[in-house]
Amino acid sequence: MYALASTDELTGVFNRRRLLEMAEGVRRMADDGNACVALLDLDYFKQVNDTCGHLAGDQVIRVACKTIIQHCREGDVVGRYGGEELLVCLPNSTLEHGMGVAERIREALAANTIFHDDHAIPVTAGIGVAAWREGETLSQWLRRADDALYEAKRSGRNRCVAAA
Ligand SMILES: Nc1nc2c(ncn2[C@@H]2O[C@H](COP(=O)(O)OP(=O)(O)OP(=O)(O)O)[C@@H](O)[C@H]2O)c(=O)[nH]1
Repeated sequence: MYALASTDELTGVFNRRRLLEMAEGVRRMADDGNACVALLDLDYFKQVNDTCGHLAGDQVIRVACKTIIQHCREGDVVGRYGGEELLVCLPNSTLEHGMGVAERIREALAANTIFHDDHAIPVTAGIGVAAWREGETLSQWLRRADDALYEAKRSGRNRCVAAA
């Protein structure tokens, strides 16, 4: 029951509620060191649904989660933050490390065309990365990651941006 209540049905990663609890745990641990969050949003995702169908869109979200997990290390937290928004929390991670992970995820997604029925679906994402700042609450931290993600979208998509 507990696992079901914590898990996103579509992808198997943490659902939003559990993800935020876990992110808060990462923030508390960061009191002694570093931590990063990377907020990823698939580019032009509405178009994927509109042209290839909702099931294809679901498949793309699943593949994106798998790709993220492949680039994470033990102790990292991956969850579904919103519809096509995925959050990675990286404990013991500097901004440099967080940007490196985000860049590898971005490259892997862009390199991997997804096939659904007979459709080839190119997938890219924007990623906003923020290192925790001392004294910052979880929502302030996530807000900075979201602002960086907005900048990634605004400046052309398929890119990683470090939060100010
Ligand atoms: N298939 C599928 N679609 C979803 C799910 N959750 C949200 N969406 C869709 O995700 C789309 C998000 O679209 P927008 O927020 O307009 O963003 P976008 O088209 O990706 O545009 P940019 O982010 O600006 O590149 C909407 O069409 C939602 O219906 C889901 O679980 N499955």
